[in-house]
Parts: sequence; structure tokens; C-alpha cells
Amino acid sequence: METEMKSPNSSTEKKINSQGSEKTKKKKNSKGKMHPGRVKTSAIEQHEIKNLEIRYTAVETSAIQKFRDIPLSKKTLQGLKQNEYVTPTDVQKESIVLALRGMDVLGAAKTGSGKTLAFVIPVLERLYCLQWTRLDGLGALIITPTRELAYQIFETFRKVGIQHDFSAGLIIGGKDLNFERKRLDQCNIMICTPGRVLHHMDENPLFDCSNLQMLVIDEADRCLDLGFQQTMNGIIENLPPKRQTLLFSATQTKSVKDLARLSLKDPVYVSVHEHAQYSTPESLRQSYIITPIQNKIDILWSFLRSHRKKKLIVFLTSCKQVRFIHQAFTRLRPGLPVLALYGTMHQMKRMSVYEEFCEKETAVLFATDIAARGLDFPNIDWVLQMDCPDDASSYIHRAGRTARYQKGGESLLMLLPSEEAMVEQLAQKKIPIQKIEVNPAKLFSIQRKLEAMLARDVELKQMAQRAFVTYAKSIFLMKDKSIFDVTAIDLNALARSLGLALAPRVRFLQKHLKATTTAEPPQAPRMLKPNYDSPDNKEVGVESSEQKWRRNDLEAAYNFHAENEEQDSDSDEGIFKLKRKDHALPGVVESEEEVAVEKKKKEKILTKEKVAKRILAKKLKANKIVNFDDDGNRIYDASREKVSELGRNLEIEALMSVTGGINLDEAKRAMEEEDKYDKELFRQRIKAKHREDRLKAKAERRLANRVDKEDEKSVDDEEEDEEDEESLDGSVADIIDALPDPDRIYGSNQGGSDEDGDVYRGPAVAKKRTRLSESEDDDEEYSDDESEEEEVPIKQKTISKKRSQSSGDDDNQDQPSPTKTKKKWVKKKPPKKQKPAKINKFDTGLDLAMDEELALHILGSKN
Ligand SMILES: Nc1ncnc2c1ncn2[C@@H]1O[C@H](COP(=O)(O)OP(=O)(O)OP(=O)(O)O)[C@@H](O)[C@H]1O
Repeated sequence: METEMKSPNSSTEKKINSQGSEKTKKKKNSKGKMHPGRVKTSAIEQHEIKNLEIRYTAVETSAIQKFRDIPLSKKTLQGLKQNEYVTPTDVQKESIVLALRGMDVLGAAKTGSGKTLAFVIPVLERLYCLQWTRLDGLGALIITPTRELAYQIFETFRKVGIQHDFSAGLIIGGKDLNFERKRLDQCNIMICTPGRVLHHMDENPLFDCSNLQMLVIDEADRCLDLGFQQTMNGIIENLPPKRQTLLFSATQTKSVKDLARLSLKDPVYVSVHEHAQYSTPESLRQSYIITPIQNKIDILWSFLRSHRKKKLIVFLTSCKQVRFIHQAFTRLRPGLPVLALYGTMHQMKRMSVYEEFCEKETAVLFATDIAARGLDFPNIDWVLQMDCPDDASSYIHRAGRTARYQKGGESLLMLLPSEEAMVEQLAQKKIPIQKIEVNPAKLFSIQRKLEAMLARDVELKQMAQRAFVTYAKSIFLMKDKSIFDVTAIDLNALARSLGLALAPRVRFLQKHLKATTTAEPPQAPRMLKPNYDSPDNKEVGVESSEQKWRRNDLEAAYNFHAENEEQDSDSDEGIFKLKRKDHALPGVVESEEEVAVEKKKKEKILTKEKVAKRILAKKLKANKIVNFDDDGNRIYDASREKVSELGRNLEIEALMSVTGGINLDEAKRAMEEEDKYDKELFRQRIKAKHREDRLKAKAERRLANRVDKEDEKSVDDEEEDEEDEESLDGSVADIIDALPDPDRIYGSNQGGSDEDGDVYRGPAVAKKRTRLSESEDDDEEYSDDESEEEEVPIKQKTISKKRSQSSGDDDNQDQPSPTKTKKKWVKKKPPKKQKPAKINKFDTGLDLAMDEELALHILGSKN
């Protein structure tokens, strides 16, 4: 994405001046802050900059002969010289000087007149004079409508700016977004397509254009037209208002609205060829032919056969047409290399085709309008416009791919009889174009060959069908209805010329024709015009017998071959992506029934996203598992759903609710209920975890006992009751289990709710054991559980007392208070185990066996 426009020996960011010393530069950036990492600039450069700035106002455009007459930095002059740019063109002289003075410029000049250098040079100079460095971020943003053009401009920056130290980035669609993203913040000059740059502006936090000095829009009229309107508005919103703006195009916009959007400050309109006799290059010879649609492909074939040593571009309306013609002609072999360039191509392929065609000496490139603007393919001999361009501007740009910068070239436009009005529009735009006739003797028909190929190759046949439909659709969608009339086209003849035996069905036309005949839309006069030759028939709503015949013929054509419907509908999708949506479609009045049918058809295409949306809309919960117990009662999973009745009811109410909203009191109550379940769930989890820890500790102890008998005798004085219980071996536990319930002995005024969450341990002793084991957990985790706190100390107190009596060395102060500490049982502990912080401990001074005996004794005596 990114390259550096620097000479091979200037590979570091620090610049050493000619004396070899470094000088710190105290230059402030546009926000008034000096960038801490500013590169040091030599005194010579600073001096040069001062001199240049003085000369900006003094320089006279008329006195400029060579680039060196313009106040330009040495680095730029060297870059120009290295690339053999010596004499500036008119548009360059005018625009560069004005731009150097810091003015907003609207540059208009013929195609191939060097408008690219007219903005590349001022951008380099401006940043140079500001002593811009990589650390200053984005200084200039250049926007162009196509990726290839962006690449071409990038290359010009790279070549002319070779002596500068700026870094330039190419931000275009079809490339790795992440790759671009990471390097964006290092770009000083960014060349981009509108969609991609807005994407970064919206989503990339590294994209910072707050320091931007210059905005350049190449092919400005195209970038600012309705096709890019929203994107461009989005971009402009993100740019700092204080900046210099340069707009360039061969067909420059003068729309006040466009210019207002850009908030230009006193822009200067540079139109060097405004008073020229023609709006196209003098060296361009232009001609047109009027031909019926069925002859177009034959003319193209014959033309290519007779220009095999030339380099040509052939423009067609849609990607699918280009694809079909390219595939068909590749197989038919016209005698020169055949290439294709269109928007739906893979980006890598697009670039390789672009480069390949640049290098070729003879070749034909079939292309859509993505190749119409700005591209500077070298040495193009001929431009063939096989389909009529959208308008005169579009014609100028297409034809302008040849006869560039002092070179000659020729252009041929093919028009259908219904499109002849275009000639008038071209004349109004000062385009000198001559009518020529096709020599029938030299016309060679390839229809049979195409038919044979399509019969053998289903894929090619499908391409032909798609080409047919997209062409019909693009004509139907054209803005200028005075030129483009789909009903005037003989679609059967078109189909045959493509090698198709029968015309594919075009449903939108059927619908349209139905609408124009059933309803009488006031805005659809052109749609009823069947014959361009008969001006009388142009009257609103009047349909002559000839028109009727034409309509019936068309209807018959459209109704053929319902089997092609699927493919057609596919193709129909594509064309909408490509054409500009800058006009309404008159005459299309859809009945309710048709709308319903259309809706139904659309529903057939179900993407994953749509399915998900539907599920959401229906408030269904996808992939939900419902468990039932043996009796068929539903088991609720507290971790995933509402368990309390109140909670569940509330959920059902929300689902049924049409109005939405929430009853806060109800919700609060439900939450409290749910909270109980949550707590219980949490408690159980903690218990399970503790149990697991205990078992683990027990296993470790057993292992330790086996290894070292001596250690077994040592008694740890800090034991936990719960661990104690678990550490008792099976026989002792059994004895304890068999002991009478202390509740019965000491009274049980406490609740026994703590049993709920415990594991089942046998019917007779469960309650007692649960109390022993759970109380500690609850103490640690749920200190609010009063029932356990009250019960345990009685036992504990007794045990502790007896212990202290028997050991006689216990410090009473160390004894846990009855209210705080519960039962404490002695147990063995692995020597290295850490003491839990919160648990109170005491020491009987006895070993485990004796402790057990003591416990049995105490309990037995109580009994
Ligand atoms: N001063 C110059 N000296 C020699 N060649 C030049 C000069 N300026 C431009 N050129 C060459 O002229 C050709 C056309 O230039 P460029 O692409 O900038 O034209 P353009 O006006 O932008 O055309 P379009 O309107 O089609 O975009 C390029 O090959 C370029 O290298």
C-alpha cells in the first residue's frame, strides 16, 4: 500500500544537511504545536523555502517556458527532469502557480493535457515548504473515482517525488483492509477511491486527517455526481474546513451546489481550453456510424481483423457484455491479443490486465466505463465506443484515451438508429465528429460461428444471455430518454447477433410494457415511442398501429424462454450495482398484485442474515434445549433462563407484548426471586468446589502418610472442621454417622434449610453431617446464614473445652469465640499447605487417632 518517495540514499528520517551538521528545526504544525519528533531541516533548505515563497507572488504565467521557470524546489525539479518533464503544459503553468499561492483551483483542460502533474507538483511543493515529515501525518488527500486511476496517480507521485522524503499511500478497494489500516497513520500523501477512504474514516482509529493541508479531487465532476454523492459528503464532513482544495477534470463541474459542498474559498477557475474551437484534442480524429443492432458485433469483428497491428480500446455498457465479448473473441481469435477490464473483476486481475495492456504494442482491451476516465494507456491508436455513452461528457472521456499529450489517435462511435440524437449533443459540446458508412463488402459476419460456439458451450451461452439482459436493462435505466429507448431496440435481432437462437426473457420489460398499456402514466410518453423515425408518434399516450405491432413483437420476444428466468434475474441484480442511480424511471407503475408477486420472489432468496432477522422478529429463541424430568415436568436451567414463576411469567408477557415497555415493579420482584435461585446456584458451585479441594487434599495427605510414617504423627494445629470431616477415614466416619443426632440432645431451635444445597449422604445421618460440613462453607461464603451460625458453636464449644482440658496447653486467647468460630476438628495436614486466612484454628496437641478417640468419647459421654 505504502511507498516512500525518496531516493535510495535517503533511507532514514533524519536528514543531514550538506555540511553534515544537524540543526533542530522549531517549526510549528498547523495546530500550533511543535511535533516532538520533527525532522531537522538544513539551513540551505530553509533558505530555499524562503526564496521560493517570495517568488510565488512574483512569477508571471506568461513568462513560464520550462518547469525551472516556476518557483519549484530542487527536489521536485530533479524529479521532473529524471522523468523527462521539461516543458509544462498550459494547464500546468496556470494551475501550479495559483496552487502554490495557496488558492483553491478548479482546473479544466482537454483529456491528455497533463492535469495530473498540475496537482502532483503543488502537493509536493506545499508539503515541502511546510517541511512536512512522516510524523506530521496526513498532509494531502487525493480522491479519484477508480482504482486504476488512483494507482496511476500514485505512480506519478512516486516518480516525480522521488527526491522527497514523503510517504505516499494507495487506499483503494479490493486490497487487504488490515494491511492498509496499520500503515495509514504513516502516510503523508494518500491517493484513494471515495468508498475506501470513507471506510477507513469510519472504522479505523488510526486514520487522522485533522492536520490535512490539501484536498485534491481528480475527475471532480464524476466524484461529485450523484453516484458518489453520499460517500463524498461523508468524506468532506471528516476533513478540516481549513485546507486548500484543487479540483480537476476534462469536463469540470461548475455546479454551484457541488462547489458549495466543498466550501471552496474564492476558487479560481482555470479553463485553458475554454475558448478553444473543440473540447477534444486537436489530434483526435472522430467518426461515428449508424448501424442496426444486429450488425454491431460483426462490425467490431471486421474492424479488429482489419486493425490487427493496432492498440485499441472497445467500450461496452456493462460488465457482463465485456465478459461475453472477451470470452467469445478470445475463442474466435481476431489476430491480436484480447484483454478485458471491468468492475466486477478481481482486483489482482484488474491490476495485471492494466499493466499488461500498458506494455502491449498491439492488443484490444474490452472495457466498461471504469477505463473511461483518466487512464493513460500509452500509444492507443483507436477507441471504439460500441455502445453509446451515457452523455457527451462520457464520450469525451472515453475518446480521450487516445490522442494524449501531443500524440494522434482515432475514435469510432457506433450508434443505433434510435440513438442518433447523441450526435447533436456531441456537436453542442464542441466535439467534431463525422459520419462514416460501413463498407458492406468488408463486413464479415460471425453470427454462425457464435451460434456454433454457444451450442457447444453452455457457459458461454449463459454469458451471452446475461449480456443480453444487462444491455437491455442498462438502456432502460439510462437517464437521457431522448436518446435511449429500450422499446426501440429489436431485441430478437440483438439476441441473434450474440449467437442466441432465441431472445432471453426480460421480466422487467414485460412488467414495464404491461404497465404502459394497462395504466396510462402521464410521464411515460417515450416508452410508447416505438419508432425514432416518426416524430408524429411521440405524442403522449397515442399508440399507432405500428407501435402496437412493435409492442406485440417486443412482448413476444420477452415472453420467450421462461427457462432463462433464473439466470436473467441473476443478471438483473448486477446491473443495478453498476449504473448510476441519479434518475427516476418513468412509466413504471406497478400494480399491487405485481408488487406482491415481486415481494414473494424476493423472499425466496434467503440469506443467513435474513433468516436470523426473521427469527429475531418472531422472537423465537434459536437452538434452545428444553429438558424434562421423568414425569414430563420441565426442568429449568437457572444458569440460562428464568427459573422463578414470576420471572417466567414476566418473560412470556414481554414476548406477547405488542406495545413493548417494562413494568418496573414486576421486573424488580422477578429479579429478587431470580436472585434467590442465583444465590443457591452459586452456593452449590462453591460447595462442589470445596468438596473437590478437600478430596484432593485428602488424597495428597494419604500419599504423604504412606511415604513418611513419621510425618503422619505430626499434627497440624490449624485444621478446618470441614476438612476434618473429609479427612476421617471411612471407619471413623461410619462411627460418627452412627452417633445420635446432636440436635436431639442439644435441642434444635435452628432451621435446617442448609440441607438444600448439599450432596446426598445417606438417609440416617444426612442431616447431622450436612450441618457439620455445610456450616463452614456458609460461614465463609454466606455469612448471613444465621441458622448455621447458631447451631454449630454449641458442639464446638464442647469439643474445644474438652480438648483444652486434655491437652492442657491451649491458650484460651487463641480459642475462637463461640459466636464466630464453629466446630474445629483436628486433622492431619500436608506440611506445606498454606493456612486459609479466614479460618480460626486451634490445636489439641494430639495426633489424629487420639483426636478421634476424644471425639468419640465426648459424644459417647453426652449420649
Ligand atoms: N509537461 C509534460 N511533458 C511531457 N509529458 C507530459 C507533461 N505533462 C503530462 N505529460 C504526459 O501526458 C500524458 C497525459 O497526462 P495526464 O494523464 O496527466 O493527462 P490528463 O489531462 O490528466 O488526462 P485525462 O483528462 O484523460 O485524465 C501522460 O502520459 C503524461 O506523462
